[in-house]
Order: sequence, then structure tokens, then C-alpha cells
Amino acid sequence: MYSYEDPVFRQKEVLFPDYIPDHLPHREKEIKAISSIINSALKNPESISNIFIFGPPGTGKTASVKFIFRKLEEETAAFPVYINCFRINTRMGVVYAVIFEFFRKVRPTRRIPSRRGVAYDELFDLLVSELKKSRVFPVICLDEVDHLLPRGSEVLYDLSRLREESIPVQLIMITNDQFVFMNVDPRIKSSLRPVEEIPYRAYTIDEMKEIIRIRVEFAFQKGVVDEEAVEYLAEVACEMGGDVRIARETLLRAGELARQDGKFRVTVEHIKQALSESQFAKAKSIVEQLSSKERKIISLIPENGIFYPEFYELYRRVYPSGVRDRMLRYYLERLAKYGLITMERRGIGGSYFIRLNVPRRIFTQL
Ligand SMILES: Nc1ncnc2c1ncn2[C@@H]1O[C@H](COP(=O)(O)OP(=O)(O)OP(=O)(O)O)[C@@H](O)[C@H]1O
Repeated sequence: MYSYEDPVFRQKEVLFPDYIPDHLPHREKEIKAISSIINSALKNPESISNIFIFGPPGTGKTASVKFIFRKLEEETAAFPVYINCFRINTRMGVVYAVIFEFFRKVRPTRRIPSRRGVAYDELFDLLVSELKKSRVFPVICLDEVDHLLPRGSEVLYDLSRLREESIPVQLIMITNDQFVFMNVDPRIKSSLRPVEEIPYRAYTIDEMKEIIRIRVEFAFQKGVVDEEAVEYLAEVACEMGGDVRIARETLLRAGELARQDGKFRVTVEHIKQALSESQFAKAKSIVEQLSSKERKIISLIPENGIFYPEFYELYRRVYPSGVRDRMLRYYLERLAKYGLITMERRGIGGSYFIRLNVPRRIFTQL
């Protein structure tokens, strides 16, 4: 029988976003710290500490928690729920996501309750009564928790207060921004206590090389990826903040490019081409997820930047019934958070200069 062996990839899935490796090199210490907090809470629910994980993008925060969740599901009675707050950013959304997972995993024979037409309090009461009856231990990870603030921050309070009803709940909050809770209502902040902080730092060049080499070994056929390509990719990924995601995506695309040109070797040139394509694709996918207001705002920013007062004038001219000053700033800050623009204050007490971090041709391709 004819069997096709891919000349480039041995196991392409190893480079897919949802693949969680069996080992996360250089994150052993952090994984151990997080696991031990959860394990002691499991043994003694009176001693729960919430967990706050922060650090730059692509440094393994999400991967560590998913890795731990996999083990929790296999080995303990915990009920782990992973929620990405970029997608689910309201208190109703969070509570529904927990209920959804609860019915899917703990009560698979029952119909998942509908969210439509149900008030928040009703949904929350349902969660409380189900958790009380089942006595499971929910470990809820709120990834990119900054997107939940301030609109959905009440849910942090509601979930933390469940302990007062003798329902143990462990929260894990992940963000890039160490100071994300600075302006949060003190009542909510104090409900989250005690909190253990787990900082993640960017990988060093040697760590990055090792991580890339291991992925290459699993993902590609032997000898397909040039050593110079690995070295170059590790350097660029470190320059870009020590982000393994960039390295993983680039390897996948570079492998496809190597196949297309028929030489079946991944070279530095393939890495360079893949990098420029993936940066563009990433920015485009963020732009595609923007609200129509945000899109209108970003598409008005000129290629070579603009000072805020001028931009405000321009915006009001084009959209006379659009948002006012304070809201416009709010939307610009969100765009800056997504990394699509940079806002820097020029001169002492000067106004903000807004710079576009993505090529304008992205907007014509939407
Ligand atoms: N130590 C590591 N070993 C192997 N792969 C890793 C390691 N650290 C990160 N990765 C991989 O890098 C990618 C990005 O990691 P992850 O999503 O965990 O980053 P993050 O810190 O949560 O980033 P962000 O803040 O942008 O959400 C994933 O594919 C993950 O598997």
C-alpha cells in the first residue's frame, strides 16, 4: 500500500496553537509553584489563595496553566475551567461559561441551561446551588483578565465570595500587566485576597534556542531545519520580547514555504519570509476582531502618525456624531493595549503623539 511521508513535517500538530507539550522547559519552577498552591487548596479548602500570573506575551503563562489543568483533570477531583476574557468579558459571560463547563463535565447527562432570557442573579444562583450539591472544587482560570476590567470586574467579587457559602473556588488570573488591578474597586481587590503572585519573565536567548530545538525535533523530519535558521529565529523571537508564540508560528509557516519551493530544507530565508507574513496576518486578525467604532478610529490614523488634538479634530470632522473626547481616548487606549498603535507623550506636559504599528494596507483588505 502506498503511504505518503511528508518530506518536511514529521508531526505538524506540534506547531499548532492548541498543542500543549508534555514538558515546558524553563517553566518548571513556576509550574511547581502554581501546582503546589492548588494542591494545598485541594487538601485544605480553608487555605485557598488566588493566583495572579503576570509577564510578557508568549512566555508560557497560558501553556503552564493548561498543562496543570490537564494533570488536575487526570489526577484530582478538581473541576478546572479555562476562560479567555478577550472573548468573554462580561460577568454574565463568565458565569455562563462556568455553568456551561459544569454541565458538560460534571453533569453530562443533563441539558445545558439556556442563557437567553435569564437574569444574572438567576444564573448565579443556579451555579451556587449546583456547586453546593456536587461538592466539586472549581479552579477557574481567567486568562487576559484585563479585558474583564472594569465592565465585568464584579464577577471576581461574586466568585471570591462563594467561599463564604462554604463553596471553595480557586481563581487564577493571567495578564501581561502587573498593575492591572491598580484602579479596581478596593472592595473587589480585597475580596480576592489572599493572592499569590507568580511573575513570568521573558526567555533568554539560550532558553529560547533550546525550546525551539525541542519543537523542531518533534515537528520536523530529521535534518530539515538548518541550525542557522534556529539560531536566527531564536534571536528574533528574543528581540521581540522572548515570545515563543512568534517562534512556533514562524516555524510552521517556514516549513510550508520550504515545501512549496521543493527543496525541503528550512533556511534563514524561509524564516525571514515567514516572519514578515505572520506579523501581517496577526495584526490583521486583531483588526478584524475590533468593534466597528474601533475600526473607524484606527483607519483614520495617518501612516506617519498624528498628535491627539489634531486627530480629535479630524475624527469629529469625519464622524460629527461620533464619540466625544473622553471616549475617544478610551478607545485609543484600547487600541494601544492590543499593540496596534503607540501613544507617547511628547515634550513636558505635551500632548500624545499617536503612531500606527501596522501597515495601512490592512484596512483596505478587510
Ligand atoms: N517553555 C516552553 N516550552 C515550550 N513551549 C512553550 C514554552 N513557553 C511557551 N511555549 C509556547 O509558546 C506559545 C505561547 O505560550 P503561551 O500562550 O503560554 O504564552 P502567554 O505567556 O500566555 O502569552 P500571552 O500573554 O500573549 O497570552 C504556546 O504555543 C506555548 O506552547
